[in-house]
Amino acid sequence: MIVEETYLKDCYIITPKVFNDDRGYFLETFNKKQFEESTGIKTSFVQDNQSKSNKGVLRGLHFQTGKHAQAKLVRVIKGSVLDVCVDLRKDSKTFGKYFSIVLDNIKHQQLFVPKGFAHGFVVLEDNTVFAYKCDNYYNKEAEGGIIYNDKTVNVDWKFSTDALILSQKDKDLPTFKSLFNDN
Ligand SMILES: Cc1cn([C@H]2C[C@H](O)[C@@H](COP(=O)(O)OP(=O)(O)O[C@H]3O[C@@H](C)C(=O)[C@@H](O)[C@H]3O)O2)c(=O)[nH]c1=O
Repeated sequence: MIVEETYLKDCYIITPKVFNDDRGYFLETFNKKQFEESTGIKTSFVQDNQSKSNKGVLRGLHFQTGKHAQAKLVRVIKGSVLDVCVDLRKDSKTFGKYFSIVLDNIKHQQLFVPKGFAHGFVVLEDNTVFAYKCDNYYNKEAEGGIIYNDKTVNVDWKFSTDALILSQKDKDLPTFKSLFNDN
């Protein structure tokens, strides 16, 4: 597996070695030793999640607050998404900046989204199945988020269609400025 740090510190792209043969393919979706040796980050994932969505669904941008913050290792099992994460660490050089990558079931790349980031994705194909490991449990009271089309973060959802499908909760998310502007 190849592990590359993005321009956002602690945020990594993981490209697995895929073994193709007459039967299909095989790949390791997580290898704790290799992950920790390559990144220097100790992981202790405690929850695995999976969601299915059709083209045009946008989930995000989500995070959990305080002691419930989650690091996530995200991937696509079937279909494709544009995956986005935003650095919300106030002491970071890249505070407010985002990284995006297409994740699909061809390259099987994964993104490691560290604690202190918001995360979301827009779905590019019907019946896309998205899966991720989290290093902290879901906590409804600690849920937070930023509206996907926030003017300050200004994510280019480049492959998205006009007819985005969002949950009501995601349509009601606040702006970056309302969360972080002390003025
Ligand atoms: C995230 C989550 C949701 N749920 C429940 C709550 C709710 O009734 C239902 C659907 O939840 P949501 O609408 O929040 O699902 P979704 O919009 O898919 O939320 C996810 O979005 C992506 C972008 C992330 O990064 C994840 O961390 C998570 O926030 O599932 C759990 O039971 N456990 C969980 O870990």
